[in-house]
Amino acid sequence: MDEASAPLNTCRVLTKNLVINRLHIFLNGIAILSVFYYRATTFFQTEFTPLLLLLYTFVLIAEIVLTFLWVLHQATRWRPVKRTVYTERLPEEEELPPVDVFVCTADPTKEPPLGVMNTVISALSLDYPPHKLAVYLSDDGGSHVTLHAVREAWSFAGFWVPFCRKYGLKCRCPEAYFSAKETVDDVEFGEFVAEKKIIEKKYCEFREALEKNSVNASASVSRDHSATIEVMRDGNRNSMPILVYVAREKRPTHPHHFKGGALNVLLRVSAVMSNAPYFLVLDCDMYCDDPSSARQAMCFYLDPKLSPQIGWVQFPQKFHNINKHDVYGGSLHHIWREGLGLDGLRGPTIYGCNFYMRREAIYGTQKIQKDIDLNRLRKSFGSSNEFIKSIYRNYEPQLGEDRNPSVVLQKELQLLASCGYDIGTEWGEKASFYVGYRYFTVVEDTITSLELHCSGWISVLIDPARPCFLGASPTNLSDMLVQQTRWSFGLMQIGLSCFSPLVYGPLRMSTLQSMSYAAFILDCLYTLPFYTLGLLSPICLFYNIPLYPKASEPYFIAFAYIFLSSQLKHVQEVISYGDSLTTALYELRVWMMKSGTCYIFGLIDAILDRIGLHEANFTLTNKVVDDEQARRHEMGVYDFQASTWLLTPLCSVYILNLVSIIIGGARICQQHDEFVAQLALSLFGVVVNYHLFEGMVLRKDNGRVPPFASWLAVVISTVFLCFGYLLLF
Ligand SMILES: O=c1ccn([C@@H]2O[C@H](COP(=O)(O)OP(=O)(O)O[C@H]3O[C@H](CO)[C@@H](O)[C@H](O)[C@H]3O)[C@@H](O)[C@H]2O)c(=O)[nH]1
Ligand SMILES: [Mn+2]
Repeated sequence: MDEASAPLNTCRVLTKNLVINRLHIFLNGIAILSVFYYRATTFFQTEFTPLLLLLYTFVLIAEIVLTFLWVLHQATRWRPVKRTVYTERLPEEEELPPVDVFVCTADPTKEPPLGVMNTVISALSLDYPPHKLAVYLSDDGGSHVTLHAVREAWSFAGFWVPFCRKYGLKCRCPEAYFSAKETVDDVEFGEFVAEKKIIEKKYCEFREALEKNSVNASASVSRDHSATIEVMRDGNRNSMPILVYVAREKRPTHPHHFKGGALNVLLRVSAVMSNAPYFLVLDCDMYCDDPSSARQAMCFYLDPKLSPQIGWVQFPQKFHNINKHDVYGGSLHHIWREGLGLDGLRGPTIYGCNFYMRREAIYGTQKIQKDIDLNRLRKSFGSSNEFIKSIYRNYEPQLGEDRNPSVVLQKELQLLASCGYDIGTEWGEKASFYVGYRYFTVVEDTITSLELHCSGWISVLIDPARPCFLGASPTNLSDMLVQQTRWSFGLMQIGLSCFSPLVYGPLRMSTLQSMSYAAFILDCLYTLPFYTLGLLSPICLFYNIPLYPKASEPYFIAFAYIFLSSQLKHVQEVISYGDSLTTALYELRVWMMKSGTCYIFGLIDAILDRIGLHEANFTLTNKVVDDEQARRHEMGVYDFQASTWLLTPLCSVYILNLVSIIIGGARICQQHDEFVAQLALSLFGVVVNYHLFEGMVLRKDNGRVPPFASWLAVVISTVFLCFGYLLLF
């Protein structure tokens, strides 16, 4: 094939996985059907008391929910694919389209400026023509500490960016580069070594300047301030991309819509400055680890066949602080594995950051007729004529060579970043067509991608061997649970609304795509079977009530098959993604811990939110590293210093199962083989969650389960057992 016609990207169906997946769906499906046949035929058979009937109804409901979720998840296994790009086949630099980069930060105490600036600097150093690149930092804290840090970062970048370009460095995040344990240089010769030393010294000075300036950072955060927009101008501008600091106006009386609101302001502000047709979104703790990501994305956007349909090109979130233990499942590999399946349908959802999006898609302008009148456009996009003009301006930058916004432009920028600009417009709201990030939930990413997929856009996932972006994942249980509870709440807000994918999706996207969205959004429902089976099964074992067929009955095989094949399937998926057997175990633990805490709290909050009794909140994920916690994380030891209300439910279920095993074990010895399944279930839970036992009983360090939580759990499980006695006898 000659150069010109060689494709920029290819897509390969993962045939082996596809065959295994479909075979599993078929066999497991049969086993599930036979289980329901068994339930249907035995449900009214014996002379149950009303109470027993109720008990069996609960178990049946749990099994129905499990089956429902299992079926939904199979959509993500239907057609896994993997994409490859060929950046060397891209056209000349002059033909590459401009790209804007959006970085969001909110609070310099929880998100230390050094980390945020490293992200900004890594974005400035992307391997892309500098005059086609503009980086915008949104500071939701409106903090002078952050503004000062950006100015410092700009001066340091003036040395760093040319240095990276000159020597073609791969790692362009200065902190990662200078703290790397092994040398990561591709070049090692005299001139380079000398220059590197100079830059390293400058980096140390930069770091010290930030540290000095960060004292009292918390006092600098404000929720009541006017907009500040500053374009960095001094220094050697020609070889540098544009860097803009944006703190939108915030007033206590106006809703600010969290990250979605911040991104919409960046969209508007950038539109009247650089107005690139594509933009990359980064979280403040997610730096560029491979400078070629923009070029990789262009392998799709410059592919004439695919490009017109693509709304965004998604890279997975990878993390630099994950070790081989990954006890909190921070790598999120289960999400990226399912991503391969979504990519084979019509594309992955937006995963918060690390995606290159088409401006036209997020504006919804594909639905606007050419002759639409100005008033209609102002109703959608707000009152700024400059902004409306930018939609039709064919992406010409408005910022002059000197990077000094004119007085007129400055006024316009103030308007676009004002807190009242959105009000009465279609920004973020459900309307005839959507504009910008949707405000409806704290997981702005999922709802926005659902809407975009429903309006016909497709997306692609690219997961190259060297991760393009690296972030920090929570390193203690508390942070992990807080983060996951926010996600669960946000997803369930969608699940309980008119956007629930099984209602909203089928007429707008394919059935499989609707199912895959539902699988992701309704994941919280796992909490129902978790608690039903986690509580009822041991209580019934304790009081001699069988819930499953005897081990000698044929239907026992169906139950056993479903259980074993699901576990084995999980192991197979983990291993085929390149992870180890222990990863499978840790993932299982994390899933159980989430089912017992985040999912139930997320679900309850979402129900309260639905009836107006709860106000949505975006609790930032903590990015400050505590040394002791970091050490435990490094060693793969759980840090249970989480709040009691998060831990107690989990520990109660654990203790209940532990007690029932002792009693049930004795019963099995007396030849009661109708309890084999219940015993196995409890035993499985207790063995998999051995870390809870350690945390409650064996450990004495600060990271153990707080004794108060353990004792409370003992009391609660005893109450449950007594309550069971009262009910059952
Ligand atoms: O009012 C806010 C709240 C958050 N952020 C920024 O949003 C980003 C994500 O927040 P973080 O606390 O790191 O939350 P995570 O749970 O780690 O974020 C995940 O979940 C979010 C949705 O809840 C997605 O937007 C993120 O991309 C995804 O990484 C950060 O850069 C924040 O600075 C704002 O700009 N304004
Ligand atoms: Mn984060």
